[in-house]
Amino acid sequence: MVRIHPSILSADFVNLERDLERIASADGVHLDVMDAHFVPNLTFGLPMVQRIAEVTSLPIDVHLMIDDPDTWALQYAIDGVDSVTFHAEATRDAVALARELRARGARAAIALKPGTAVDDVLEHLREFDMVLVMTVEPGFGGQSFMPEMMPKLQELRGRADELGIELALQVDGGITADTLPIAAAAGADVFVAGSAVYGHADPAERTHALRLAAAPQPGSLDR
Ligand SMILES: O=C(CO)[C@@H](O)[C@H](O)COP(=O)(O)O
Ligand SMILES: [Co+2]
Repeated sequence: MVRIHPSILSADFVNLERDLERIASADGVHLDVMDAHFVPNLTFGLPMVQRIAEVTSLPIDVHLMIDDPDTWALQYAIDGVDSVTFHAEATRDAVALARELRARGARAAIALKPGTAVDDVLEHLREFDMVLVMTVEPGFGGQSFMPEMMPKLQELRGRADELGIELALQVDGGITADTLPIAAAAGADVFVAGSAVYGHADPAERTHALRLAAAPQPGSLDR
């Protein structure tokens, strides 16, 4: 099943409740937590995630771009948070952290920066509910999609199919109605979009346009 998760990174933080209402037809909302250490940008932390969880009924997908998620990630497994994603590059023991997140009722997800290979994740694929393949360098919205990340998606989807496990594959960075079908054809099924949704006058219409872009075209060989 295709899922569209707008990222509020490009929303109007002063009118956030309004901007959340504008994406009511989405499948989830993606919250980018950045600490100005793991990535060179600073956004918000737990108090903001807690408040958003109070005002939206959309499942929340937290993307932690922070140092030491082994220490901090569990705090984000609160009511309303569907999945917590931590970066492989920042985590000491990804399997232990994923198990703890699951024990707290959150779906556990691991993210890979563009320069990070899939090998370690492939070895422990059953431990994760979702893998996030970054299609830009994490830190900022509005960057260009990296099609060279597609083999990672193909490899992950292939291994999940071999193992017979349900694995969500998320892509984040430069997703538009043009790039989404490329990622979908490579095996992605959860699509994060910031500027493609909130960089336009009508985020509801853009969310709908992304969903249409994800629908298999007649005659295509899409999954
Ligand atoms: O994690 C990140 C950026 O590091 C994202 O979730 C951005 O919000 C994506 O923005 P666009 O590339 O869609 O504008
Ligand atoms: Co993100």
